[in-house]
Amino acid sequence: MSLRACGFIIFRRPRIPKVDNSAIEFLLLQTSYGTHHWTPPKGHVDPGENDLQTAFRETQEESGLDSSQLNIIEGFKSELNYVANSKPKTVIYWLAEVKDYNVEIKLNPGEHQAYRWLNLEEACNLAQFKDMVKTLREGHQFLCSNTS
Ligand SMILES: Nc1nc2c(ncn2[C@@H]2O[C@H](COP(=O)(O)OP(=O)(O)OP(=O)(O)OP(=O)(O)OC[C@H]3O[C@@H](n4cnc5c(=O)[nH]c(N)nc54)[C@H](O)[C@@H]3O)[C@@H](O)[C@H]2O)c(=O)[nH]1
Repeated sequence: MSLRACGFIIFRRPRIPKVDNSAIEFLLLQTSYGTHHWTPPKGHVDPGENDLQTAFRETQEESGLDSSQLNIIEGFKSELNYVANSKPKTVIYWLAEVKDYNVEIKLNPGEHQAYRWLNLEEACNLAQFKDMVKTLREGHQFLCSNTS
C-alpha cells in the first residue's frame, strides 16, 4: 500500500475592487531537511483521520493557518502519485484561498525554513517536480475560469 498524504494548495489574490486572477500567488514552504524542496503544506494521514482532516491539521501545523482563515475552493482536487524514499506515495491537494491577503504565516522550524508567495511561473520554477507543476497550472486555470 502506498503512503498517503494530504494538503492544500494555498493561494491569495487581491479581491478589491474586484477579484484579480492575474495576481494569484501560491504559498510554497521549503523543508528544513533533506534537499530543501518546496511544496504546499501537506503531510501524512494519521490513523483515524480522513483526507480533509489531514489537510487541515498539516496546514495548521506547517503554516499556522487554521480552517477559519481559509476558503476551500469547491470542484478542484488533484492526486499526485510518486516515489518518495523508495516507497510509492499518493498526495491529495485541494485549493484554498486565504481570507486575509496579508495573513501571517507561522512556520514550524523543525519542518520548514522558509516560505514564499509566488506567481504561477515562480511557483512552477521552485516546485520543480513535473506532477506538482501540472497541478499548479491546472489549479491556476481552474481559478481563472471560475471567477468568484
Ligand atoms: N531530518 C529529516 N527529517 C525528515 C526527512 N524527511 C522527512 N522528515 C521528517 O518527516 C516529517 C514529514 O512528515 P509529514 O509532514 O507528515 O509529511 P510530508 O510533508 O509528506 O513529508 P516529506 O517531506 O517526507 O514528503 P515529500 O514532500 O513528499 O518529500 C519526499 C520526497 O519526495 C519528492 N517529492 C516531494 N514533492 C514531490 C512532488 O510533488 N512530486 C514528486 N514527483 N516528487 C516529490 C522529493 O524528492 C522528496 O525528497 C517531517 O516533519 C520531518 O521531520 C529528512 O530527510 N530528514
